[in-house]
Amino acid sequence: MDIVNSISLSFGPSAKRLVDYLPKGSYVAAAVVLFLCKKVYDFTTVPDKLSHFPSVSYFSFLRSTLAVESIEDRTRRFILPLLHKNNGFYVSKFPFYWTVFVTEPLAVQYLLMKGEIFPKDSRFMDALSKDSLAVRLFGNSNVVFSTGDLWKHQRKAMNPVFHRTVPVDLFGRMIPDIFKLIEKTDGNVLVDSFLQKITFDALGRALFGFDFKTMGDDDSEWIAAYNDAMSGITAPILQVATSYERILRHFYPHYDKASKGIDKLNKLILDMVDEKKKKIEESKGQPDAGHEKDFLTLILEAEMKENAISDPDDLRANLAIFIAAGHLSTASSIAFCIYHMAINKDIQNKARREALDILGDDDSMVPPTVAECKRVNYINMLVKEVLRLCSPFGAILERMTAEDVTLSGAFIPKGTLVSVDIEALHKNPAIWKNPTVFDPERFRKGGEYDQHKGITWAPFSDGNRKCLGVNFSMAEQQVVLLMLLKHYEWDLPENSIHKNGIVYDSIFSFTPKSLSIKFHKRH
Ligand code: HEM
Repeated sequence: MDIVNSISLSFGPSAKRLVDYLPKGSYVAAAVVLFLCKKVYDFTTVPDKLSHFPSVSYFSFLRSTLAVESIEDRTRRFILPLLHKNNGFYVSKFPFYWTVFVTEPLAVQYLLMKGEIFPKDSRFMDALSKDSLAVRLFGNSNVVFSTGDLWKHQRKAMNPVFHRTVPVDLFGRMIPDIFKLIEKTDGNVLVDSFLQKITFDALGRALFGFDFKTMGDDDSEWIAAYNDAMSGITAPILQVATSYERILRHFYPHYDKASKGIDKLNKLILDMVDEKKKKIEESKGQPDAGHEKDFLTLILEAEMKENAISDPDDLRANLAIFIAAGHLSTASSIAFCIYHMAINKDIQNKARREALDILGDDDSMVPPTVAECKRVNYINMLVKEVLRLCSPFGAILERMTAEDVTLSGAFIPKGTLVSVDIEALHKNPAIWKNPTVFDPERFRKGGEYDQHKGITWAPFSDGNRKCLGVNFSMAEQQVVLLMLLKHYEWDLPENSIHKNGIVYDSIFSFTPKSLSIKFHKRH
């Protein structure tokens, strides 16, 4: 068959007409161009089996990501207008695979609670090469990404640490250092970096029994290495074409900095593990100190006892993912609580009344006890409203349908990737009254949230893959907010870039960019 006929067969008669106009020598070039056009068309067109869902165009998503548009803005522009078309379902391809996003509350509940029908899918991480930035830091089989028996094994080892009493006293012991950080300034505190240090140190002390000492160190190597590493892993250019990272690294100016950050962070983590092992060896045979052991000690002790040393790189990758999952998300939530209280003084005053009622109104630095934290009500409502309005994660990682399913009337064939769009779920006006308004009262007992059916609030996801650190994070937020409210009042400075709405830091909308807050001591 000659090339003209084969073009006609592959691309249709109009392609043949186009080729007829071309000089003979251009057939090959035309074939290549048409082949590439077909590839782009196939890549960017919703597959037939999902064409009954409204979709977000691939190019819109691409443009939005490259323009570093926040998830909040993107959701408002493209996604919310689609939701009424198919009962809260839509499809989108980002970055590589067509995925059905679910925002209908009963369907969300079914999806999250039926882990066996919707197991997590690891193809995104599997698609990355071993030397990609993300895999070099997180591996591709840590507890967040792993599936099946490996995940069950990892989670079983971790559950006991997270299901015991949350370390409220440990968070409390950090308060003097937190206040010292504020006192070092003229009252204008760069809240995002201040909270990153607090949550980094809290995680280290509670989970690893290790003091990162970032609070007392303006040039912390841990923070510098982490931020350099993540600047590469979350770079928009690498998000849209992750599997071409090998090529793209030459065009991405900060690639080397990110790569060195990863090497440095990995080394710091391995040194921490070595130090811990030495301590465990030294303490052998000595009486137990009586306090609860941290996560890292438990894991290393189990390995040493069973003489079953697991791959050191697996442990390192899991510690790296804990650092990533466990500090900035909480830091971001506290930052948004501070921000919303700065611009809603009545809410700040109401939260303070609760803090003073629980802790008393004096200048003592005594932190709250577990019993006192249990009395917190309004501040919890406020945190929940912040996690609704400013959820650190826009969506859960993809799941794969293990069988044909019909969710709230929508048919989803076996083998389809599905996810919950947390941002759209939290902002859908069909679910929440005036969803863009900050109003903690939604979460009062018997209030708006209690009237909902299904799952309408899912910042920590739910079901078997629910966030492991939910209690840890909520307790940390309570302690920090109680103590800040007791000892300080605060405002958003007149010249703040957030005066007319939040300016986000990255496409992942983790933190408000350079959020500066003016603190005034109360005593
Ligand atoms: C405001 C703070 C936090 C938020 C909003 C949050 C949110 C989430 C979400 C949405 C998931 C589910 C991801 C998915 O399935 O796609 C998740 C999983 C996870 N989170 Fe968190 N998280 C927070 C804090 C923490 C903390 C403090 C830790 C650890 C100390 C932590 C550790 C984890 C782990 C290990 C998983 C994986 C659980 C599994 O798949 O079995 N998170 N988190």
